[in-house]
Amino acid sequence: MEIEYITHSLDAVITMSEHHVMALGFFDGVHLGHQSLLQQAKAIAKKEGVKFTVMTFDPHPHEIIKRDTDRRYITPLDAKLERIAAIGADKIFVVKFNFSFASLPADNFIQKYIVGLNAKHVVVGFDFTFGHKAQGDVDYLHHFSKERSYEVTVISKQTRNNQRISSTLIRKLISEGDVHRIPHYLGKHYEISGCLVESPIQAFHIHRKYMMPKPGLYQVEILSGTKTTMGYLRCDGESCQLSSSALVSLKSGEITVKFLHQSLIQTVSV
Ligand SMILES: Cc1cc2nc3c(=O)[nH]c(=O)nc-3n(C[C@H](O)[C@H](O)[C@H](O)COP(=O)(O)O)c2cc1C
Ligand SMILES: Nc1ncnc2c1ncn2[C@@H]1O[C@H](COP(=O)(O)OP(=O)(O)OP(=O)(O)O)[C@@H](O)[C@H]1O
Repeated sequence: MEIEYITHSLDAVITMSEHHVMALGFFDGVHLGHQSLLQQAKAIAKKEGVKFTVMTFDPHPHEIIKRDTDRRYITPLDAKLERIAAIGADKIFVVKFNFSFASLPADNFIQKYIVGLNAKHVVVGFDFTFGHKAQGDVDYLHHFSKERSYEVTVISKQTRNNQRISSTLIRKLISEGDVHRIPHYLGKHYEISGCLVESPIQAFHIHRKYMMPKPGLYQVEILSGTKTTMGYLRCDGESCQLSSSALVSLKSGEITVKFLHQSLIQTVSV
């Protein structure tokens, strides 16, 4: 699996020598709707005997356009790339989302980033938008497909419990502390990664780009290397503390914490 980081400039030539099938989107969380889209793109690539690629963006367009510079993610970039790679992408293009890229008209995006990159088939969701002021949509992609020799597959709206699966819905569940409902839409529990450090006191430092759930006490599963430990995590806005019973059995280093549900008991030693 290859990752190519692209910083947009008008004169830079970007290309890929072989034809490929490319899925497009931001994909925060790589939720079940995204997974369905990515699996379908992978199946088309297999059928056509070409590589399966994904184009995503970083940071989120709102960090630039709405100046939401402290935006938190369900999956910060590394975690997102890991999940896309696990689905089987051969290559991921990560385009830096900056003002210069945001100003690129939809037509020029098609020319430079689809035709120029040799993507012969693009796979997008029903509500995908692109180009300056988000003026390009699936109809626009279809409109140019014949003359510019690419195919378009549009994935229909994926729903669960009569609700459209979306990053926005999952973000809402995280911020309201409804973490037990997340697997219905994300396909797994919400998890955050960080580092357990020993000094000056044992503490869990979380990767700062993760969204933190509503303040409260959560029952969690902690993955440290190959070891899994059950415990409690008290979240307090920016900081989190693991229960002392969990800490005694963990060594310092990288850990991943899976949020199972909010705890009914409130008195746990942390
Ligand atoms: C070349 C390009 C320019 C864009 N310019 C804007 C913009 O001016 N305003 C905006 O709100 N979003 C802009 N976007 C973001 C898209 O509307 C959209 O959020 C992004 O392509 C990811 O699609 P998705 O949200 O469907 O995953 C742009 C996207 C691309 C690819
Ligand atoms: N439920 C869904 N069904 C089908 N396609 C989807 C679904 N959710 C997202 N997609 C598609 O996946 C790609 C990435 O979408 P995006 O990152 O905007 O996800 P999202 O869940 O819609 O995010 P947000 O809630 O922040 O708008 C786009 O092509 C989009 O159309």
